[in-house]
Amino acid sequence: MVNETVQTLTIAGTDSGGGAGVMADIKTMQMRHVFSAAVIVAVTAQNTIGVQDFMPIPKKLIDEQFASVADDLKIRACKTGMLADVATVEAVVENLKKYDLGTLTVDPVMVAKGGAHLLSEDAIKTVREQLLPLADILTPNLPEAEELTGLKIANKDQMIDAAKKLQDLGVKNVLIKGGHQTESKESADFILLESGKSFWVSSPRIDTVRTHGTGDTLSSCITAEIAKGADVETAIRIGKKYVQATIANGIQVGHGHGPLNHWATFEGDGE
Ligand SMILES: Nc1ncnc2c1ncn2[C@@H]1O[C@H](COP(=O)(O)OP(=O)(O)O)[C@@H](O)[C@H]1O
Ligand SMILES: Cc1ncc(COP(=O)(O)O)c(N)n1
Repeated sequence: MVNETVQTLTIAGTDSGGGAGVMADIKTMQMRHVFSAAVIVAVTAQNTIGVQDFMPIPKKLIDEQFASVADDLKIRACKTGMLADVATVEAVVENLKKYDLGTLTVDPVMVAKGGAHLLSEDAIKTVREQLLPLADILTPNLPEAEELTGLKIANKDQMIDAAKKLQDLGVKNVLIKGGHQTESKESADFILLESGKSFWVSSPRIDTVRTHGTGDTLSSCITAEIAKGADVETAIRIGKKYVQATIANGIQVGHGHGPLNHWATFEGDGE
C-alpha cells in the first residue's frame, strides 16, 4: 500500500499580490514537500506596496471550510496567520477545538510590513485569552510580542522575559522573531521550548526591503517540518535556514516590500 501523503493546513488570509498570507504558506509547504490545504478566513486586496482593502469571511463559510477539510483529509499540523477580527478569531478557536488538526503553530499576525492592521485592536485580547492556550508553537515578531505581553522589548534580555511571559499565558513553545531589530547586524530569534530549554537562532541581517511574507514563510516551514515528524527544535532550525535563503536569493517582483524567493535552497537541506 502507498503511504499516505503528509498533509498540512493553513488557516489565514489571502494576498492578491502573491507574497504573504495563504499564498506564501502554500508555496513554502510545497517546497518543503508536504501537501497543503487552506481555510481562508479573510481576503485582502494587497500588493508589495500595501494593503488596499480586506474583508473577513463570514463564520458560516469558515465553519464549512473546516468541516470540508476535517471530514476528508488527515491533517498532521496546521498554522494560523491573519485572523482579522474578534468574530474570526472566535470562529477559528471553535473549529480548532472541534477537530483534530495536529500540532498548531500560531503566527499572531497583527500589522503588515506596509503598516496596515490585519487584526483589529479588540481582537488582540481574544487571541491572547482564547487562541494562545491552544498553541503548540507561537511565533510573534517583536511588536506582536509587545502587544501580547504588555512588555517593552528593546533588547535580547527583554526578548527572553517576553518569551517567559508568553509561556505563562499557556503557550507551550515560543519563538520570538527578531526581524524588526533593524539596527542589529544579526537577525536573531529567541526560542523557549516547553521543556524549559532555550536557544537563539541567528543569521546575518540582509539589507533589503524584499521581506514581504517572512513570518508566514517561517511558520509554514515549521508546520511542514513538524508534519513530517521533526521535533520542534529541528523544525525551527530548518525554518530559520529556509527563510534566510528565501531572503538572500531575492527575486524582483513589484515596487515595494517585495516577496521572497520560495524556490531558494540551502546547504545541508534534505529536501
Ligand atoms: N532583513 C532580514 N535579514 C535576515 N533575516 C530576516 C530579515 N528580516 C526578517 N528576518 C527573519 O525572518 C523571520 C521573520 O521575522 P520577522 O520579519 O520579524 O517576522 P514578521 O514577518 O512576522 O514581521 C525571522 O526568522 C527573522 O529573523
Ligand atoms: C494576508 C496576509 N497575511 C499576513 C501578512 C503579513 O506578512 P508581512 O508581515 O510580511 O507583510 C500579510 N501582509 N497579509
